[in-house]
Amino acid sequence: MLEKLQHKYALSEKGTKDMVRAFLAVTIANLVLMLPVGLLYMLSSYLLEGEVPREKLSFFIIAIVIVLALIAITTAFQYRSTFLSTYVESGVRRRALAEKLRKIPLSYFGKKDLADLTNTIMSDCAILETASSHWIPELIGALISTTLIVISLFFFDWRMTLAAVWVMPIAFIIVLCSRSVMGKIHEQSSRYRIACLDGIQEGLETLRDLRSYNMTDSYMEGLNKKIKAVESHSIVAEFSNALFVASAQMILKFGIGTVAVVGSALLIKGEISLLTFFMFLLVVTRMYEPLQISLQNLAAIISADVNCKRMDEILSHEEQTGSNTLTNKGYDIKFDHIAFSYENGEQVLSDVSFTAKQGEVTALIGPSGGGKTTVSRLAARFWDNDAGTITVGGMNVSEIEPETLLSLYSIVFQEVTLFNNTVMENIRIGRKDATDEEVMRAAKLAHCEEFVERMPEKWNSMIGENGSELSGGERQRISIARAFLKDAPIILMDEATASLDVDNESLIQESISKLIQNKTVIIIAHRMRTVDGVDKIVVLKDGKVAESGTPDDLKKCDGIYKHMLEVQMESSKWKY
Ligand SMILES: Nc1ncnc2c1ncn2[C@@H]1O[C@H](COP(=O)(O)OP(=O)(O)OP(=O)(O)O)[C@@H](O)[C@H]1O
Repeated sequence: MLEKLQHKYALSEKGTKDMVRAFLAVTIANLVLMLPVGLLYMLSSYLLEGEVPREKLSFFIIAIVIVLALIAITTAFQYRSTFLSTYVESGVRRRALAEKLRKIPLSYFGKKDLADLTNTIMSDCAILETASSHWIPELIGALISTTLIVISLFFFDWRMTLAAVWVMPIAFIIVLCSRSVMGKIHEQSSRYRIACLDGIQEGLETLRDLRSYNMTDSYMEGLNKKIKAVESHSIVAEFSNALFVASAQMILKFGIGTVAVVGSALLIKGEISLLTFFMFLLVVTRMYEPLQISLQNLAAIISADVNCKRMDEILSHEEQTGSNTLTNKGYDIKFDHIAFSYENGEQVLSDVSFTAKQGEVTALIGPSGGGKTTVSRLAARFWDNDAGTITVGGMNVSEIEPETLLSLYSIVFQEVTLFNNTVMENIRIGRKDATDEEVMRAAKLAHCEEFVERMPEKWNSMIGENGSELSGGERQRISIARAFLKDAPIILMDEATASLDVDNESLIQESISKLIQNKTVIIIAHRMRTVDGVDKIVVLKDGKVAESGTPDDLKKCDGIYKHMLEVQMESSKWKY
């Protein structure tokens, strides 16, 4: 059972031990809370006989002090075992999740949106945190302590005990029966909530376009619908939950009634004493208290099933693994009969074969959607291909651990990801152990100096969230500086100079020429002007290699490259 709990609630070994300690703490705390009832029983028995003997007074005073001290100690123990260890465990769980996300193939992120993942990392983790720190320990603790109390009550009077316990299984069965209904309701609520978060995120990301196309009203209308759906579904979920829990709690209260009825009958017949009757009423009232909370906890645990499933979906997802040892001889990248499809199953590459040689620049060109980006990213194992092999220096990339493989690559994407940190640190991402001087040297090569000098704090200027305070060209220069700093043997460039102005473009192209010497370079190019001097061109169309060869070879044949060249020459004459 412990193993099941550990897996279901994504607990570490220490977390599981802490949970067992929490069961124990809650059980002891519940049992200790019964001690005042025992004292009251003894006191009442003396009072019924006339008065409390003088010599017993000191016993009662000491006993009350001890009981109060025990209550304080066990409450503190329970608090320590539940709250404090929870936060440590929660950190462990979130780190495990982040670690897992590092190893999951990128295809997973294509089918999951960011709002959904953020929700799992933050909200699902928080719910599991409460479940493992409170709901489960309180439920199990209450069940153990109640069982112990019930067993001891049987020794006093089995008929009165039965009158008290018959309601318990019924109350729990009612809540357990809600499982399938509540499961569906919570799953739907969760879907509505994520759709709403998604809508908010999308709105924030596309605010500029929404405003420029006058679409804010229709966007707000759509968002309002999503918010309303969350609102109404939350009410339905709360109401249904309350219906099951409240009915179960009401049934539990019947127990007090049956104890009173059965007790009165036995008292009239003279089969139990007034004191036993009185004690049973006291014990039963006290015993039901943790059970009332347990019924709520059980309902909450049932509703957390959805969150557990979402967490499990990530944690049990297959990882991209491989060797940490690089065995390549040289850096030629060979694509050998590659076939690939994204998650939707539609084949986007078929039978792609070509070699990007070390010391050469290979340009991927072709119509939009032809598969250029996909091919370049498969080389760095962003995804695993369905058929064929990709090798780097003879080493199969699908057998190498992704992060180890990426140490061989400098990648300059069209979309640059920047962090809310200083310019210096954003460039240092290229190589974490680079000195400030090395960072500045790389930045100079990428012509970052000119805009950094204009910034108020120079190299220590913050660049805002995702570089919001930088222009498109400045962002791309930072990305190129990272590549200079990393100085990896393979370079993948995705229209790296697309958002640079003419002056900067020619300056950077000059630096790039230095950077790529003796390296394996794959460039995704849209402008034919930039590919004229490359060593090899691979034309990709509809996921297949349509042509390949040197620019001169391809110019000679009447193919796609030649056509693209002519079209671009035509379009260069176009004026506003
Ligand atoms: N994450 C994805 N999930 C599903 N399909 C995708 C994904 N990314 C790309 N595709 C599809 O794969 C095909 C190839 O896309 P790819 O981006 O590789 O082409 P491309 O030649 O680089 O295009 P472009 O020149 O427009 O950037 C296209 O049909 C595209 O719709």
